[in-house]
Amino acid sequence: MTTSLRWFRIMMQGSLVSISVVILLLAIQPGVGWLTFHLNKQLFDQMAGHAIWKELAIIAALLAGLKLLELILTEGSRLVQAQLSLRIHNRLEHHLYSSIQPSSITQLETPAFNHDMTTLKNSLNQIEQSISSIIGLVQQVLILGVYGYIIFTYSWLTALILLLFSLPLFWVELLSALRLEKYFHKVAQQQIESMLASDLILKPQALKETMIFGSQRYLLQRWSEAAEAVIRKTFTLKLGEFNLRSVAIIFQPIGFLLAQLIFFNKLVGNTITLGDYAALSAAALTVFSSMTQIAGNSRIFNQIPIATRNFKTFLAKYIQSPEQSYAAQPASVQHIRLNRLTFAYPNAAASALSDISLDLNDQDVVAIVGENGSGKSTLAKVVLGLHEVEPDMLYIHNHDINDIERQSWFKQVSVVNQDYMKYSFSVYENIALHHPNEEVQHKVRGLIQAYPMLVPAELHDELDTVLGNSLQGGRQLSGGQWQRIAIARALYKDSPYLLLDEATSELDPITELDLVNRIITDRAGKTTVLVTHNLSVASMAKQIIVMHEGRIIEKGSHQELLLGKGMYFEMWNKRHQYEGERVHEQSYVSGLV
Ligand SMILES: Nc1ncnc2c1ncn2[C@@H]1O[C@H](COP(=O)(O)OP(=O)(O)OP(=O)(O)O)[C@@H](O)[C@H]1O
Repeated sequence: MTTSLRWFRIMMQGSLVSISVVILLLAIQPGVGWLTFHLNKQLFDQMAGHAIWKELAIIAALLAGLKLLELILTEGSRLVQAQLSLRIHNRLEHHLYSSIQPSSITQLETPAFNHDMTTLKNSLNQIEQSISSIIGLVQQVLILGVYGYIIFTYSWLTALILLLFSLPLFWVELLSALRLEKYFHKVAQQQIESMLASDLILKPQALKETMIFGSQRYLLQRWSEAAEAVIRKTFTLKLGEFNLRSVAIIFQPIGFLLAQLIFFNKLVGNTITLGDYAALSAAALTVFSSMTQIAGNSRIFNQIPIATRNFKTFLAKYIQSPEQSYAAQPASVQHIRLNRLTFAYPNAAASALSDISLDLNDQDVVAIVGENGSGKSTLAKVVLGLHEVEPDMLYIHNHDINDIERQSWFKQVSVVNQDYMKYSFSVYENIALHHPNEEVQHKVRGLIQAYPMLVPAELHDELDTVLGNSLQGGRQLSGGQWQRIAIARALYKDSPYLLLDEATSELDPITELDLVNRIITDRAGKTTVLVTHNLSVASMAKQIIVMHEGRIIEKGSHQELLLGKGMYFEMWNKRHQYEGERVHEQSYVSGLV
């Protein structure tokens, strides 16, 4: 099955009743058209001959009834169309969301991802609108079929003229679909900018800063500039369409004039009656109107293939193909090895990691320290297979990471990122990321019993409280409290490998040391990687890695590194020197010294 056909099937799933109703409504319309033509003819013939008022009135009443029926059919199909469009929008979004199962974060952490996602969404919105185009197309083709056939039976030449003089419109519409696609690519950046700016103007967190820094005028200006750019580009697109259409539309009146001349010639030559003439003129107008609408709707023949192609390109770029087969699915990983690994973010000028060789055994507790931007988080994520790396650089249990099905490896990994998520869900759901059934609730309560400090005490008996202030009735937490929830989530997963990336940075110092100590003890036999600026936390690790400008410059236990008198020794001393001075000052002020 071609991809376009598959898309068509996805769009139509679950909408069979609505589609049948629309088809039924559409199927009646050609009959109505055929009757209208013949009643029109009779009406004019009656008027031209010896008009019998009673018969004229009956025909006129029938024509009015047919018009009414036509209107009801149009409105009825419009109603079903609206319902269908909503369904299809839903199905397309569902298909998009369920297809997104990335296998690494390398491509996702780029500005290009945002841009491509915006373009794709625009494209999918076009498909959603195409349902009314498809229905309109079928409807007009049926109407055209009836009127076109009637005209054809009178004069094949007129039918041909009407067809030929409408063709430029088709060309315009197909071209417009291609221009629209280019427009989406051009406008995506400004669309993102305007959305970001409107978020900054409306989001409560941003509004706090707006109040203090008086930045509203500037933010508004940023938003206006982006929104104006979108309007300008949209206008250019519409102007182009207008120009093209203006050229194409000229042909239709010429075609109509020629058709009129042919009909008039037949009337003068007595080949047709006045009734024929009047009904044929009306039919010619209907043919042109149908042709215009068919041409307008024909852009779907470009839109659907473009959108499906965009979707395929998007998935190929960001999502690992599910059909791909992998050599290995390591069940129990005892060893991770980095072999002279170098890693650069896409489009970055310099490598974030250079020439890193490292062995990580299960049960290890490793801390990664170093100054800002030295590559700590990148290294931790690379080690746990979250980034894409070249072959022969990262081995998970002796398998090259590129030969491993990452989703199965991720089952063994848990993480608290620096930008951990704050879900507007209940405490249960925030921790388990699962429907809070009996079993889940029991497990979450067990975790909280073991780590009571991870959830605010007043919520221990109200774990179904929704967190955050996005939803009505939600309970907002402090920064540190949210971070504790994120730690609870990582511990709940209880995986053999855990990465805590500055996961305790917002905790008060006593809780931080207690908690990390507790986690390390409880996770005996499992691997824990700590990325931290707190050297007291780092000192608890069996092995400490010191990063500088993307390279490992020191490695060893706390004692070994102190004895080595390198950068770690310097960092440790500096920190304790300042802390010592502060203790001294406090003691002095309080009169103890
Ligand atoms: N998604 C990204 N795209 C491009 N470059 C990135 C990305 N994330 C980090 N970098 C760059 O990679 C380098 C290492 O960043 P990383 O986040 O690993 O540093 P870090 O040591 O964890 O810093 P910090 O202590 O501030 O958290 C930096 O130069 C940073 O600018």
